[in-house]
Amino acid sequence: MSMIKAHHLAVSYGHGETALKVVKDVSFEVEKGETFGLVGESGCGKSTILGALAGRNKQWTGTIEIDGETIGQKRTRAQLAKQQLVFQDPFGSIHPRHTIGRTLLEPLEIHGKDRRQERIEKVLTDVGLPLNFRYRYPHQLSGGQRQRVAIARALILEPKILLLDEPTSALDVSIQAEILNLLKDLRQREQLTYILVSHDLAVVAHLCDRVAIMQSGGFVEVATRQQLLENTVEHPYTRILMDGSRGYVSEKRNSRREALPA
Ligand SMILES: Nc1ncnc2c1ncn2[C@@H]1O[C@H](COP(=O)(O)OP(=O)(O)OP(=O)(O)O)[C@@H](O)[C@H]1O
Repeated sequence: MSMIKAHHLAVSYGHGETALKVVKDVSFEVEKGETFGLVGESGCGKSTILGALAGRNKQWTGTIEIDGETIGQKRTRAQLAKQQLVFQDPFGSIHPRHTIGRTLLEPLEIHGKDRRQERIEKVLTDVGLPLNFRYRYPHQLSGGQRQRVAIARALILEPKILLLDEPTSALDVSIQAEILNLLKDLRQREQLTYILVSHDLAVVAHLCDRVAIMQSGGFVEVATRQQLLENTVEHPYTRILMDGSRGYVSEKRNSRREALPA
């Protein structure tokens, strides 16, 4: 079953003469439980696609279907809750002067949810944080803990989809692996569907089943994880990206790279 369907999706910013079409006619489907990656050079439109799916970027044309429901330009609260964004920089996305408990409470209040303390305790446990962290402030947490809070906040409304925008790139390498493993566990436990934006092909190969390679607002290729691991991607631009990704491609083209995480 497809959890996300986007057909002929185009997204722009601005109006009239200054309007800029950033995403130009992309179509893709993401199955329930699948992780679909978006990679490509800076400014090619990856975050813009996430924004359109999340309901933040409203200037889009084409069709979007989420969980079997066709999405219009205006969404209901329930439709907005179905997919949640997680950003690269948890410092920027979590209010610095709110306790973690307040940060987690806010979406529950906005969406009029009951059993608020119970839900807060569940998500803290789900992301591997002690319950007393609800009394702490972001500056009292490590980068990895803050990213766990950002994931907890995304999960608190029980979404079906997480839209992950470079979720580990601001973290130390050792912490990146922890967060990636947490995301993997959560996907399985909560039966989530992910779209992951990353410039790091090793991260993409770790988490994604398929990945769209973007250039100038369009897809040049959709490759499977297997193709990435075996270095049998087709498009020349994908090859350039793979060559540029840190230590990703082995010295010999088409030879399997053993070092990547399974
Ligand atoms: N709010 C906005 N108003 C106008 N232009 C925007 C806005 N947000 C993004 N853009 C432009 O749209 C283009 C695509 O931006 P987007 O953030 O989607 O790229 P990206 O592929 O996610 O890049 P990065 O990897 O650097 O995050 C860029 O040229 C950017 O300058």
